[in-house]
Amino acid sequence: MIFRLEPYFFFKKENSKMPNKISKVFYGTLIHSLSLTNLEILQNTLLGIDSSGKIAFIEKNVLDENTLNNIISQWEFPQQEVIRLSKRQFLLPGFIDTHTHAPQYPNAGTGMDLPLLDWLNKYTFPLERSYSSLSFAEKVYPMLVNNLLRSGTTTAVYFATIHLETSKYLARLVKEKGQRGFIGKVNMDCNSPEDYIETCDDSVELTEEFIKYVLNLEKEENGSRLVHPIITPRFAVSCSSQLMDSLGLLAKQYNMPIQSHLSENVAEINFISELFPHLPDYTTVYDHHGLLNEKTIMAHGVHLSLKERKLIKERNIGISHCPISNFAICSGVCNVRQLLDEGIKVGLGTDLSGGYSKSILNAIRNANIASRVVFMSASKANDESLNKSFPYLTLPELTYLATMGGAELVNLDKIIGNFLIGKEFDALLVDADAYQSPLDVFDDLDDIERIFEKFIFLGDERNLKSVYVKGKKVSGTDLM
Ligand SMILES: O=c1[nH]c(=O)c2nc[nH]c2[nH]1
Ligand SMILES: [Zn+2]
Repeated sequence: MIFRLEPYFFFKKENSKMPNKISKVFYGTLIHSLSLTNLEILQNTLLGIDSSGKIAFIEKNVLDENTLNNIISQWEFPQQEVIRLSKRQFLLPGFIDTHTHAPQYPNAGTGMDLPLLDWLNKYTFPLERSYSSLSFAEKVYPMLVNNLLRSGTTTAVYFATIHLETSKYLARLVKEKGQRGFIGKVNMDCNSPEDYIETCDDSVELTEEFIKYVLNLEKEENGSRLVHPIITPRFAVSCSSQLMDSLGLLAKQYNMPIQSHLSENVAEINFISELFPHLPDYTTVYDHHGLLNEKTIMAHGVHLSLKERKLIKERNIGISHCPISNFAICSGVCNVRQLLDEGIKVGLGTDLSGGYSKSILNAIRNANIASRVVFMSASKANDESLNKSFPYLTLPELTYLATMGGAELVNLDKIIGNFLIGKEFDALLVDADAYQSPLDVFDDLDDIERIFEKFIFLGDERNLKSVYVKGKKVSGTDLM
């Protein structure tokens, strides 16, 4: 009897009971974070992905064709199908944007002349209001999701707006495009414009409907889904105590993640003290309403006191560091080194459109600058708390924040964030030699470490030949 294997699906010989179909194999360089300080660069490595999108094997130091062929034949994968990376190409885990506002995309690159509260009133709320119209959302959201994928964002944590239908549409779209995403219908029932506000009851009811809708979009496979709902009180300024209490209860009932904004801007913090005079600080306001747990992501955390940071650590919430936004609307500079030293989870966010760039590469660069600004101001002030041995964020740390750090914030660190066997393959195939590449490589000077560093500081989407989510190619320069 002759068996014909389905194209692209092959079985490992010795494990016939539990067929482990291999759908893709790469041979070349892998770069990923094992810890904040340990950036591993594996050259001459074979990485195989199974048909469920998980990493099935990693074979290091495959130095000759014979060894390569032996390994490949064990997995019954045709040698000619192996994707061989050039010396100027490598695989990197996909970027995780832990905080972005999908509806604000049309404003990206504009309106940087006002601080937060004025900026919200003048530019942001009027635009967000437009998403009561599905046809408006249909013009913006597909462009945004395509652009984020093209920039290498394989997972995004989105704020939508207060509108149920267009928030549902965003969730459907993220699923259709194959991105991993957390989508939040925004909650706002006070201190907001008359034509962009909801009642507390509506807000809670629509949020519950939204959660059920998103949970039903996709059946969970082995505990893993691509699209998740996330509870999204905009910030404590625009949510009543009653609303925050109810959202805290919903989060418990559905075991949901939560996202909001915390301690971004001094005027905002002062307003919070006026609104909640009986509570000692901004972080405690959220804690008091049951909104802080290990699945909570708070954007910014620029001006936190030691007491607040202790509470954050205790509740194990994550901080989404959004340096472009912090610079662009002059909110302040977050001391990420301090957060990391204190054991607080940190990821990166673009915070469109407070942040003008959709690219996590730009967030990495701005996080680097922000950490240098903190260092230079502290040195000037002779600040004792300065960590002298590692003053500003290093390349391994920045890479970690953009990948594994983000995975920790979204509680998917066992599933994505780096290349370990059994994890899902969310990855970027980076090509330093791409057409019109913004970086130049010099063979005599540039080893793979330098090429990687050049990509982080000079590269862009032109260098992203392929973008994969759960083993499936979803974007990249050679998709078209
Ligand atoms: O950067 C921000 N963008 C927003 O849309 C927002 N809303 C509350 N606080 C905010 N901060
Ligand atoms: Zn934000």
